[in-house]
Amino acid sequence: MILDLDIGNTLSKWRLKDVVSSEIRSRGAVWTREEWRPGADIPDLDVVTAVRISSVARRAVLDDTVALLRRQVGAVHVARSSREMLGVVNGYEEPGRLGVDRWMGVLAGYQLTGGCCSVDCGSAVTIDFVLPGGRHLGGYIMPGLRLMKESLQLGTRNVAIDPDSEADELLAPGKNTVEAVNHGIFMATVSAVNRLYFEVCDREGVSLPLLLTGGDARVVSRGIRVPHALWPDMVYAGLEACFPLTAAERAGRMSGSPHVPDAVELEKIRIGLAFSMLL
Ligand SMILES: Nc1ncnc2c1ncn2[C@@H]1O[C@H](COP(=O)(O)OP(=O)(O)O)[C@@H](O)[C@H]1O
Ligand SMILES: CC(C)(COP(=O)(O)O)[C@@H](O)C(=O)NCCC(=O)O
Ligand SMILES: [K+]
Repeated sequence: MILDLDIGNTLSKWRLKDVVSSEIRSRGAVWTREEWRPGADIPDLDVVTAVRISSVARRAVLDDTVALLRRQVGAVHVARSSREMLGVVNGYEEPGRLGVDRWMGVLAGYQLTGGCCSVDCGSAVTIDFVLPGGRHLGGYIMPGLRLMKESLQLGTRNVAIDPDSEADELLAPGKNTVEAVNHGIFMATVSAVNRLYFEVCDREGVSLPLLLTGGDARVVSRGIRVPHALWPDMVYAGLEACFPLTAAERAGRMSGSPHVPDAVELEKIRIGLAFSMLL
């Protein structure tokens, strides 16, 4: 069994993947701040033959995790951001400083679409662009929905936005603090994503498919104005592409990859941008 680990600032997500069938056998998540202890929602390491890790947590968290796993598992692969990988050239001046979860998302997105906008809605919301041909432009980092809410300190942190609410409801003026905050942070996030998508596509003269991942992807998806796809396993897919271990992975298949949405005509993007600039 392969253990894939995606250690974010809030949650450490894991999944077990069958080496032979390439099927996902189980999944879970633990708070990144807490130590891994028996009884918590962690995988059984006895069945694990290889581990792949993407981590943006503090260095000590990664070091402790790797030390623990190396004692029990032969092969431990740790992903790093690099200058060039799988046909993509990293847009950062110092490529190693790009968050490795962003790099994994960009690599997976590029493998699937040949050029895209990848958005990761976790503790932070990150928006990255990679053009056809493989040039990564760099991207944007904003506080995620939960961080924005917590920073207001209005006691609304435990009331999450229902991911099934319609965008129209979420755009309405809030009638109480919880609603006002939830609708405000929703608007802040989706307006920024829509606007940056329009801006960059216009500037580069290309219409790109948009891919969304992360704990808040479903909510954010409600307010995205262009065709897009949700890909919960996008970071894991980057690990699969960087360290292919199963037959399917070696053949270039990434698990859970969504149907790629048809990109909108560039002309429509430009009209959308002109319209948003009038407001
Ligand atoms: N059941 C949940 N538990 C925790 N966070 C959740 C849950 N559902 C949605 N979220 C949101 O997802 C975010 C965590 O998403 P995730 O992509 O795992 O972040 P990170 O990679 O930064 O750890 C939280 O900040 C919160 O806004
Ligand atoms: C921007 C991030 C904090 C996002 O992390 P996440 O929300 O997924 O926990 C992470 O990708 C990171 O630490 N990046 C390093 C800085 C950079 O990408 O420029
Ligand atoms: K993120």
